[in-house]
Amino acid sequence: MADLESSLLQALNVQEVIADSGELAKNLGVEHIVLVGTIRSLQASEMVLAEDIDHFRYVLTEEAQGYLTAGSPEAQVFNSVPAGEGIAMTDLKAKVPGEAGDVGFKQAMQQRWLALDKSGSGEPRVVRKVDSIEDRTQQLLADVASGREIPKTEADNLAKKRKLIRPEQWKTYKLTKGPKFALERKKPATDLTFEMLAKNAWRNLEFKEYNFNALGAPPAGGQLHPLLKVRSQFRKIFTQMGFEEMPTNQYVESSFWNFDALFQPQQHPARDAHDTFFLNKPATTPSARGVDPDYLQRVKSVHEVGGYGSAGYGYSWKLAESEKNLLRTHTTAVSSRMLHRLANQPGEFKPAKYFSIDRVFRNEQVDRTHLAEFHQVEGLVCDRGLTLGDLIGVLNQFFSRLGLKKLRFKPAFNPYTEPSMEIFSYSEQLGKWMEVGNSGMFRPEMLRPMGLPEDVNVIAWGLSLERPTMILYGIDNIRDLFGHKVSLAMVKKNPICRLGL
Ligand SMILES: N[C@@H](Cc1ccccc1)C(=O)O
Repeated sequence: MADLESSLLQALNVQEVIADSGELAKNLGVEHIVLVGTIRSLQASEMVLAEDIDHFRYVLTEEAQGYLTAGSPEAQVFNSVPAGEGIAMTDLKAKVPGEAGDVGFKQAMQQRWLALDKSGSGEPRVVRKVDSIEDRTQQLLADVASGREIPKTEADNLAKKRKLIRPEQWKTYKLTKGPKFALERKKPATDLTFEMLAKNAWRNLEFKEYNFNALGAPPAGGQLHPLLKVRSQFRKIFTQMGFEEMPTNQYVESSFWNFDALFQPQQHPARDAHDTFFLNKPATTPSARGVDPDYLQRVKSVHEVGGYGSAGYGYSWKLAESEKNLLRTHTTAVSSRMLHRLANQPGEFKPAKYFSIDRVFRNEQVDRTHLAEFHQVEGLVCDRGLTLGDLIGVLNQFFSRLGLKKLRFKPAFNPYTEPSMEIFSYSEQLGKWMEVGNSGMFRPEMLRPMGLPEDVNVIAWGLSLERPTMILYGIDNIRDLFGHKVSLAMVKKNPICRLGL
C-alpha cells in the first residue's frame, strides 16, 4: 500500500523514532498486521530499521466471559445452596446445570465453602460451611478483562487448569531510519540493459539484490518418486555390504512358502482372511509344483511332532491349507524360497548374503501410518556359527549407513525367529525413539528341514521402505506417498525436490 508506506515514512521523518508500531497503526487507522507488511518491505530495502517489542497478556476465554457478570461457577453453586438445611444434590445439579455445575461444586468443596451431609436417611445434602464468600475468581477475571496484572500462581491456575484465560503474545516494532532512508522509494532496476550501458545510466541506478534463496519455478519435467530414490539408496547400501538381490517378482505366493516353511502354525491369526488376502482364482498351488516331497514331509512333521530339538506344535498339519494362494504378506517368503534353493545346491554349502525390496500385501485398515500394500526391505546372512552379536553388528552397520546411528533392540516374537528383536532408532529430528524394523535368527525348525547343515545359522531382518522415506522427506501421512498427491507433498515439504534430485 503506497499510501501507508508514505505515511509511515513521513511520520518517521518528523519523529525520527517511532516508539511502537502498534500505536502508529492505531493512529493511521489500520490493522497492525497490515502495517507489518509495509515495515517488512521497507526493512528489506534498508529504508527503515525495526526492533522487536514483545508483548504478552492474558485474555478471557469465551466460557469466562459469562462468569464476569454471573459470577464464577463456585460462587453460582454456593449461592444456590440455601443457608441452614442446604439442598439435595440432584436439586443443586438442576439449579446450576452442565459443566459449570460440576466444576463449581468441586471448587466450592475444595474451598471448604460447602460440605456433604450424609447423616440423613435420604440422599446426601449439600450444606454451607461458611456464611458468605468472596468471589476471588470473578475478581481475577475482571482484572484480566481490564488489563490488570494478576499473581502468577493464580494466572497459571486459571490458564492451565481451569482454561478460563489464555495467553496472547504478539510483536510490535520500534522504528528508526535506516541507512537508505528517503521519503520516497526508488524502484530498483532489475536487469542491466543495453540502453543503461550505452547511456552510462547504470552508474546512478540502484539494482535489486539477487535472492539466492528463491525456490524458482518447479521444473515441468518428471522426477523420481521418493520411494524409488530411497529404494536405490537401500540397494546401494546392501550392495556395498556384499549382499546379492533376490528375485522378487512374484506377488502371488502359496501359503507354504509364506507361512508353513517359516514354521508359522496353520492356526496362526495372521493366516486369517482378516489379515491376509487369499486368492479366489487360482485359489491354490498344488504342492507338487516346485516343492520337493521329502522337504514337504519334513515341514509337516516339524509342525506336528517337532524334531531338531523342538517339540513342534502338536496339531495335524493340512496339506490343503499350505496350498492356498495369497498375496505375500512379507518378503520373508522370498527368503524361505531362496534359503531352500541354497540348501539344495549341488556341492559344498556356500555362505550367502541376500536382500530384497518389493511389495507386500496385508488386509489392513488404511490410515495415516498403514497401507494394505507397501514395500518391504529384507536382508539375511546365511553362514556357519552366526550369533546374535553378528546380527546386532550387521544391523548397526546397515542402519548407520542410512544415517541412523543410534539403535536399540527390544526382545520380540516371530514364529520363525528365536531370538527375535524389534529395532528402534533415535530420531534426532523428532527427539524420540522410533521402531524401524524387526529381526531375528531363523529357527532350526525352519532351516533344518530345508537341509541346511547343523552349524549353519541365518540372521535376518525386515523393515518397511515407506517409514524411512516418510522420515527422510518429512511426510507424515503414508497415503501422501501414493497417487497424485505425492509430488505435491514432496515439493511442499521438501523444496529440494524442485531440483529433481
Ligand atoms: N517378516 C517380518 C520381518 C522379519 C524378517 C526377517 C526376520 C525377522 C523379521 C515382518 O514382516 O515384520
